[in-house]
Amino acid sequence: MNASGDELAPEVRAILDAARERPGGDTRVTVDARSFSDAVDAAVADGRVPIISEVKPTSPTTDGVRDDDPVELAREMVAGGATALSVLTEPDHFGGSTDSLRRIRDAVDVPVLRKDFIMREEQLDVVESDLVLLIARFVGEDLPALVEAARERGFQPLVEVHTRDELVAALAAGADIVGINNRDLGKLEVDLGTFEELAPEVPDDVLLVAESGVKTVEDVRRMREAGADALLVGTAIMDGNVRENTHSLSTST
Ligand SMILES: O=P(O)(O)OC[C@@H](O)[C@@H](O)c1c[nH]c2ccccc12
Repeated sequence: MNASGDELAPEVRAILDAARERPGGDTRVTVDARSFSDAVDAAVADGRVPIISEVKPTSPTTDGVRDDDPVELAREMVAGGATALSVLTEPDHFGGSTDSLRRIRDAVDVPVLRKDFIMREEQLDVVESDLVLLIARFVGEDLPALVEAARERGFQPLVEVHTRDELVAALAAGADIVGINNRDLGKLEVDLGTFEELAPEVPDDVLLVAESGVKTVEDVRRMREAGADALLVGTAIMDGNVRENTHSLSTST
């Protein structure tokens, strides 16, 4: 387990340094969450591939910034058939904001994932969302306590892993929604083989999300064949017409 941040790409190290300093909230939030698992079931019943479309204005691996209204982007993604949304709230490196998340969640009726680098319990208390991301590599041995803290508030934790050891830690912490990140945060390289390698180790009753590097209809099929219950797609949807991009990936059976 690597919670100290060594062997990370310099961009990622800077993100973590900023994340550690970011304040939490003073009062505990209580969320009445929209069920992710119900949303996935409804999409499948409707013949759609469950896509989590990500509102990501920029990132260390993207050129330029997309400065359209995030609420409008979110609405378009839902109109294109998104099962859920992921909203970056990290302000310094991804152009995100908790205010965008709040406004987006008010404007749509699908579950919304808060995409951030949460390191401490109080950082859960800054905004409501349906799901929260917890990154196994970064929270290390605090993972079980953070999973529990998230659930106590009503959040559905999505635990992100990239290696077998992190997957074991996520399952031991009781995660029932697991994201396998195809992007190596050490080198920032993407390899869809990561998902294919780890997915067979995940029990069937865990909702399994393939994260990062999914660009084409072929990639969607590949991840589905390897066992993805849902796919989290950012760059390939943010690049161009977000409604058409979401539609094309979610109808690619
Ligand atoms: O843009 P992509 O390659 O489709 O990836 C989306 C998402 O998986 C990626 O943004 C991501 C995965 N884990 C993260 C943790 C923090 C910030 C961002 C991420």
